[in-house]
Parts: sequence; structure tokens; C-alpha cells
Amino acid sequence: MDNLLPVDGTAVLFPALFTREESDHYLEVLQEKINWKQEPVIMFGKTVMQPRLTAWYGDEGKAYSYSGITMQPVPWTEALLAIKTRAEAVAGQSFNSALLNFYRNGQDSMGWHRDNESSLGLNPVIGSVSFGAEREFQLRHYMNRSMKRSVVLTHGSVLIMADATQHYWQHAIPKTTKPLGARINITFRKIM
Ligand SMILES: O=C(O)CCC(=O)C(=O)O
Ligand SMILES: [Fe+2]
Repeated sequence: MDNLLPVDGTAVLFPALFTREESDHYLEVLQEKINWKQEPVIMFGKTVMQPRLTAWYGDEGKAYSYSGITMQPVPWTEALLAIKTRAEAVAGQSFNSALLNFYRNGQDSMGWHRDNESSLGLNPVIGSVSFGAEREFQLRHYMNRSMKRSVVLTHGSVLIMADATQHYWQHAIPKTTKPLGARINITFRKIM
């Protein structure tokens, strides 16, 4: 498996962890059964709504802070537990929480960030599962921002980010004018 990053971290894509049928099924189930919300976030001192819907699932007692908001996890659903088991097999470790993002169309997005909260420990392994519309996932080196990588996250894929990635690399899902449908992404994490 090829590392997408030239230095300072590891990011490996498994383009078809789930079959087409499984992926179609999970896209539908997650759209319907997840308690999706559009959350406010504070940016440059102003409260704005996030350009996507989110939900936070996890083991009890694993509250999580994310860009200035603290989220209480909802108990796992059967579908999420089945997906988590598959992601854990590829990642080689267990996860106890997951941030879910629902990108309704190409105008929904996620800005540049690192998943480097101290609650995740020094070099967190993150398993990022995608269903639905294919979106471009961009990476750029935090200290040398002209160093960039980009990969398309396909329906049923999992991207594993590990080692020092969250220390040295930011990632983002840019907006696109392409007429795209819905995409759901789940980033599985392990809160210490
Ligand atoms: O939607 C994606 O692929 C990225 C999600 C992400 O970066 C996150 O949840 O922290
Ligand atoms: Fe992230």
C-alpha cells in the first residue's frame, strides 16, 4: 500500500473496503438513521453555521471538543458498529468514537485543519470511511504549505492516517461547483 505523503506522516487509501452493495446500503441507512445537525462554530470571533451536517457517536463518557464546541456522543448504532469493525481491521487498532459528516452537495465542505486534539494522544490513527459522492481530499504540509497532495475519496473507501500526520499535515474537503449528490464521511478515532 502506497503512502500518499512524501514526508512526516502516513496516509494510505483503501479504495474499496466496502462493496458497491454494502456502500449503497450504508449511505441510505446513515442518511436516515443518524441524528444529523448543523452546528454553529466560532470563526474569527463570529458565530457561523458549519457548511455540512454533523453527528458525534462513541463509547459513553468520551465527550469530545471540536473547533470550539464540545459534543456529547450518542451511543453506537448497529450499522456504525459494523462499519467500525471493518475500519479497525484495516487500521490494526480499536476506535472508541466517530465524527460523522454529511456533505449535502458540492457546496458543503470542510476547511483546513489537523485532528491534533490532545485527547487523541501524540500520533493518532484515524480511520476515515466515505460513502456517496466522490470528493477531493486535500492535504498540505503545515510548515511548508506549497507541499500538497490530493486524493479522491471513493464510495466505500477508507483512508488511514497515522504516525505524525496530524502533527505536520492539514487536510480539507474543498467546495466544488460540480453538481454532486450527498456524501457521508465517518472519521473513527480513539480518545485516550
Ligand atoms: O470528510 C472527510 O473526508 C474529512 C473529514 C475530516 O477531516 C474530519 O472529520 O476531521
Ligand atoms: Fe479531519
